[in-house]
Amino acid sequence: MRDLDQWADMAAAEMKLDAKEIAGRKAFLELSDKDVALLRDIHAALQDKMHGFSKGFYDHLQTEPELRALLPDERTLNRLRRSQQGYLHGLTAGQYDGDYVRERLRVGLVHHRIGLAPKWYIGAYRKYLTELLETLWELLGDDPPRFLATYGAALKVICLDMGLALDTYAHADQQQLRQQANRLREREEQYRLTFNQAAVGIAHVAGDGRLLRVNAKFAAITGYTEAELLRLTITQLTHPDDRDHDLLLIARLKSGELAEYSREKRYIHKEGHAVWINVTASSLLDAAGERRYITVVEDISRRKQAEEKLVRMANHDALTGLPNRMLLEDRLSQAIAHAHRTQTLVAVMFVDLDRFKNINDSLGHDAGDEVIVEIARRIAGNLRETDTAARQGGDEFVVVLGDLAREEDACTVADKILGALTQPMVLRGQEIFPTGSIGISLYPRDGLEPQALLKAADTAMYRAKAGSGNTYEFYVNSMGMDAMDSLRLEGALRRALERDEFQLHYQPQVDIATGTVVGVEALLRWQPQGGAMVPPGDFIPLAEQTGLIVPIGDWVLATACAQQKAWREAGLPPLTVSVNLSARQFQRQDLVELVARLVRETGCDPRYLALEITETDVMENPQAAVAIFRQLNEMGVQLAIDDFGTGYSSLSYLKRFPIDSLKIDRSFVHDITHDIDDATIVHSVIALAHSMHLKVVAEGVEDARQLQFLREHGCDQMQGYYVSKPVPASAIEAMMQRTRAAA
Ligand SMILES: Nc1nc2c(ncn2[C@@H]2O[C@@H]3COP(=O)(O)O[C@H]4[C@@H](O)[C@H](n5cnc6c(=O)[nH]c(N)nc65)O[C@@H]4COP(=O)(O)O[C@H]3[C@H]2O)c(=O)[nH]1
Repeated sequence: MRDLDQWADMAAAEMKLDAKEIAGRKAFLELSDKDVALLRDIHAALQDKMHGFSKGFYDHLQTEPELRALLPDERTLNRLRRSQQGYLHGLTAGQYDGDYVRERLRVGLVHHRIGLAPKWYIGAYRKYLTELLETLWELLGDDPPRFLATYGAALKVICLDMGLALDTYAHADQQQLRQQANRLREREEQYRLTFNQAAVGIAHVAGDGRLLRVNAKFAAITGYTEAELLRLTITQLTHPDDRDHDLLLIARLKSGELAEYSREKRYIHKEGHAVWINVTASSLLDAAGERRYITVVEDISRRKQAEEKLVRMANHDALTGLPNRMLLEDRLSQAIAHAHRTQTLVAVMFVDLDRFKNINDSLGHDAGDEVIVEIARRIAGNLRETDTAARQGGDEFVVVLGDLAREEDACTVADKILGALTQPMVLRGQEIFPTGSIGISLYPRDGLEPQALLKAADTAMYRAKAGSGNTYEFYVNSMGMDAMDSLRLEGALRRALERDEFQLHYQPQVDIATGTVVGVEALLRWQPQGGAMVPPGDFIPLAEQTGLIVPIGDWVLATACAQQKAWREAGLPPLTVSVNLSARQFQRQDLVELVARLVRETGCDPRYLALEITETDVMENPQAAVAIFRQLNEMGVQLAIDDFGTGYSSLSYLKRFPIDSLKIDRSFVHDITHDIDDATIVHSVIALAHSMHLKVVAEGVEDARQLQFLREHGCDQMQGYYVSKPVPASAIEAMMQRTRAAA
């Protein structure tokens, strides 16, 4: 109620229904004091009839189904009837001032609120006027002029009321419209702010692709200003490679097959570069029935860059940025497929730097890396766009030349690459002259598959290297596989150190009298990448021939020294670690310095380091051996003559060598229990050694009977499968811990 009163006051004020306005309306209706007096005169008489009026009014309203629904319950109806009675009471009370007006507005509002349309409201007045006419006739029929004047006066007041009721409706409608407009404005403002401040780009697009509205983020993503964008179409913004797919999706959107779509594509930035975006587009018809698209765009360039980087990393060599082996095989397959279609040739080149290890060793790995990067640049710089240069690893590169008409074209490129490689390079202030060896295979002549072509080029490269290097060789079928195997072996051996393919195994040496492990012999093992273990007998002779034994031997010595130190630090009882020295190592001028340096650098105890040199090697130059042995002996290092009995030792020299032990070759030990000659030799060697105060170590002991023989003949130490095969360092450690626990 309070609400209604307040509203009526407010409405009266808003509608400017002040005294002047009310007076104006009354004047227009010609409502005079005489009318007021006439109405007052019948006021009392009418009151008795009033109840029937308002009942009739609402009964009549309820005849209409639509209106019955608005007056659902008796309570509402009673409330309305009471309000109507009040209205009727006021109609003839003769007080048509501001209060009267507000009361009328209230009644109007009540009816507006329940949803009674003006047509029904006015229509119901007709019912009421008819009843009033009849009632007045009943009361004043005997005085027709008074009846007419009174009815006329009532009509004027009722018209005043109807005018006010209609005003109430209009005012309420206006207010509703105003509220709707406010809500709309508010929503539009919210949308405007959301649109402009959105973290994603938003564009409204016309059916023909023109941009109709864009937000700030959209402009930022594309680099254009808003005004510039409104002169463009989505197609103009889209990367040419993405347009066809776009058109397809838009057609499906238009046909209603899709409600919206989302996809990753590229826009062309104003500055010309591509920008990766994720776009979600939906379609709608605007108020005028025109097709519109709402496009929401998210900048995903960063994510795409990260993805591209990952793909790149998976396919490229990190140091040089060249394709790696995986991508190379892919490119080679493509080149082969193309050559097959076009009946052309493909050349595969294996490029390997000559003496790269020297650079690494003398100038360090960082300098080595610099050389690799520069070589990669030189190789790639001499190729066509469509050719591929890849890094295989280490100092090896593979080049694929596609679409060749003649074999000579490959020669031209190989010459260019060799020429480029030999350009001087300044590294750490030192000028170096790199050279390379190139092996070339041709599709289809030397193979139809990538693997076959790569292998053939690799083989040819070893042939090129086997010469003086700095040259190229084509693969030829006649390359005998035996020769090639050794060439391949040599090449592989050259790379084995860089690739960390060597390991040391250790075979325990046992004191025969006490049964305790007193030492180990370090034995080299080579496991090429992806290949089977190569026994030392198969590669050490080749390493000797090629001089590779020197760096390999250095590695063995350094590793064994470091291992000895590690065992000492692990708390194991002192173990003498024996290392085999090859003839080439033994001939090194700097052998003594090398051993001294390694002992110093690794922290190994020289008293527990033994160097084994075969009898044959020692006797090649016994004079030099004496000098070297002396110096090594002064250092505290133990010395042993290996494979004793297989060569011809000069006893006079043997006596002068400051050596510690003789090792009896396993070929004698093998048959000591059933070959009287071997038994005699072993027996004699033990006696001879002991006469010179040398220890005797028997190699290749495989059973208890051999051991029994050696024990009976006073042999000091033994090694052989009977105790253990050569095993990795960790197994020696475990073995020692077990022995210690048992003791
Ligand atoms: N049948 C039989 N064989 C046994 C038995 N016990 C040990 N052996 C094997 O006899 C060889 C002993 O080494 P070696 O005479 O110095 O003969 C070595 C040595 O001359 C050379 N070698 C191995 N490692 C190196 C190294 O680091 N440097 C040099 N220069 N030569 C090495 O390769 C040769 C062969 O080495 P491995 O194959 O390891 O063969 C080892 C060892 O595994 C046994 O009871 N029965």
